[in-house]
Amino acid sequence: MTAPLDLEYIRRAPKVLLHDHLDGGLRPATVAELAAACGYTGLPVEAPDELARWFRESADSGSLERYLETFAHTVAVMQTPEGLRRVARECAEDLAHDGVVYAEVRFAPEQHLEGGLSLDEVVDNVLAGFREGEASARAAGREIRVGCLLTAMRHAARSREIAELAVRFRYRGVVGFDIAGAEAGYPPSRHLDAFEYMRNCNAHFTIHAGEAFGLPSIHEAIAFCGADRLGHGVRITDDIAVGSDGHVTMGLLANYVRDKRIPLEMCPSSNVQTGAVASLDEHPFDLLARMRFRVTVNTDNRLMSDTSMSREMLVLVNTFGYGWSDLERFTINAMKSAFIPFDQRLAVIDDIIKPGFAVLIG
Ligand SMILES: O=c1[nH]cnc2c1ncn2[C@H]1C[C@H](O)[C@@H](CO)O1
Ligand SMILES: [Zn+2]
Repeated sequence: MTAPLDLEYIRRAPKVLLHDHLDGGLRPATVAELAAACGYTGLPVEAPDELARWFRESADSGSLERYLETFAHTVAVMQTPEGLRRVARECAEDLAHDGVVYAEVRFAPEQHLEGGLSLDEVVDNVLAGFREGEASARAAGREIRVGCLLTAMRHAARSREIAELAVRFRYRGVVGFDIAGAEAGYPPSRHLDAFEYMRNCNAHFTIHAGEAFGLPSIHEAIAFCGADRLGHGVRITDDIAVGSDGHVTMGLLANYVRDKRIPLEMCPSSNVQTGAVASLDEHPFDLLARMRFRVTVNTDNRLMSDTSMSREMLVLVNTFGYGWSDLERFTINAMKSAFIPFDQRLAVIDDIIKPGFAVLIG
């Protein structure tokens, strides 16, 4: 019998998450406790439930720049080895509890140096936290593998250094590189040497592009920088026209993204909060899914969006009427697009995703 498509059963499905920010996914109580422990007095409110509401409401700004301002508070409490480790451990536990079986979680090491840690120490502590979280999830009967992506901030000038850091840690749990932050005014080509370095090392990277800025950003990310995946990429629809009769016409860039199977890491709730799309109903996820782009479902920032991987899937089910086989397809799309070796991706698809969905599909 087919399982009901509700939150409880979606939680049971084996899910894959490629776009999740470590500093956007703290538990509200952890923000409060770490602030008290490290003497950070800048929190707008202190009770965990009020903090949860504050992050959600402040992130609901319709502007990426204002959305990003909320990270000042999470980053402030992630400046010590204990803080970094705890946040990473809880991240792995929370994702596992939600039924995520494979995740790539990103953060920007350059934002965590205020307590005197080196870049290497920051990454070491986060990776140790992920390993602890995987172990405690396993002890609770949940298997998850968490890979780490190192992000460089696009307004800053440390991307080459962060790319080198990512490659240095490639055998210790870092699986790729990314750039994030305000998009308008900071084109991906500003960081060309970092991407060239990654390509030269046969290493993978994704680029936040086509979120707050349109086609030129996506074009640069692909044509100049050689991105393996696009963070969001929703503005690719600027190159797609839907006629009044429903006929779809695509430009060269949209065709290229589809032909090359370039994965789109879409984050429905976040995209509405930052104003990248006007509403969930108008989210291009469905158009892109129907046109057979390689679409994937992601959380972006669980704290700021008060969401989870299961909730993002439920939002899509409720908005577009998807069934279990659609959710399985999006999940396999994501696993195919992961930055771990091909044989390992295949093993997750064949041994975990397909059997897990088969039980639910009935
Ligand atoms: O959706 C996003 N777009 C661009 N930048 C983002 C987004 N979500 C988080 N960030 C930024 C803020 C974080 O401090 C940084 C590293 O995780 O990445
Ligand atoms: Zn993001």
